[in-house]
Amino acid sequence: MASTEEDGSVEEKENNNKKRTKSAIAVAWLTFYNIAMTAGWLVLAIAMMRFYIQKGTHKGLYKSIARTLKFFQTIALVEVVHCAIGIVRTSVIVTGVQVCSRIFMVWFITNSIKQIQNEESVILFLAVWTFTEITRYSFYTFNLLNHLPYFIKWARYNMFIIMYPLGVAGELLTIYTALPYVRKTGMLSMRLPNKYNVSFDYYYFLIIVMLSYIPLFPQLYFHMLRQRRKVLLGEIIVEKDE
Ligand SMILES: CCCCCCCCCCCCC/C=C/C(=O)SCCNC(=O)CCNC(=O)[C@H](O)C(C)(C)COP(=O)(O)OP(=O)(O)OC[C@H]1O[C@@H](n2cnc3c(N)ncnc32)[C@H](O)[C@@H]1OP(=O)(O)O
Repeated sequence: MASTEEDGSVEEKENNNKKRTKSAIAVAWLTFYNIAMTAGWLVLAIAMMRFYIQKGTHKGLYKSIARTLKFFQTIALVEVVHCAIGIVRTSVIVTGVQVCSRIFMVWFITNSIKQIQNEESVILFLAVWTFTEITRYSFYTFNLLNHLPYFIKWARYNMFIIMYPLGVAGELLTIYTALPYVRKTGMLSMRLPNKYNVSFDYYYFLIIVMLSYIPLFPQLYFHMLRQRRKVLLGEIIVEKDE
């Protein structure tokens, strides 16, 4: 009996130790990840400013930062994994939509359609993303280190009110500008007849993507407004299962 009780408490202790070790590993990983991502987006910000100061134009800016942007934006896919394995308390769906829409913008729009890379709308969403990500990742970093300056917290939960619509406007304008090129070239499309007997029209797909912002964007925006009320105003919010 005594030994069973002892076993039980040893097992309990081991489990607690495991939980502690797991969360310590998770915290260490997240700290490293957030520092690396803050640094990555800072590098992008500096590269963009340097380009503009040196050349006096935004033409060629995207090309000059494309590799770094693709790298850091694609890495953000691990954030979906963070949610899926439960090391951050965020919905997989909300994070998935956010990250996938960004990756889609980078790889399947801006990177694939060279003719639109010098559009002002590209610079608009790039500038907005860069500002947002520097704020967001430095917020997570300082939060994990328990030394969060108020102005970073304030910026994280206020700036999105303007930045989100601006970023979305830049993205939608860029896709809209891409439409004529996509139609003319038939890129990424499959016409019948072909050996797979499948037809896909990228032009119409892009129109569907643009329309999907109508139901999806408000959900992300309202999610952030709820987070804002929770963090800045201390409101207790009962989240539905997302
Ligand atoms: C096939 C193609 C499909 C295309 C589909 C198209 C449709 C797309 C429609 C919508 C398009 C949107 C496009 C986006 C544009 C822009 O980004 S514009 C720029 C402005 N953007 C923003 O302001 C981004 C805001 N979004 C976010 O911050 C996130 O991405 C989010 C997932 C939407 C919300 O973040 P969330 O994590 O839920 O909120 P937080 O308050 O920040 O955190 C909650 C808790 O989780 C912890 N946490 C999260 N991540 C980390 C981390 N990396 N490290 C450590 N901790 C983390 C956080 O600390 C919180 O924890 P608690 O304090 O314990 O609650």
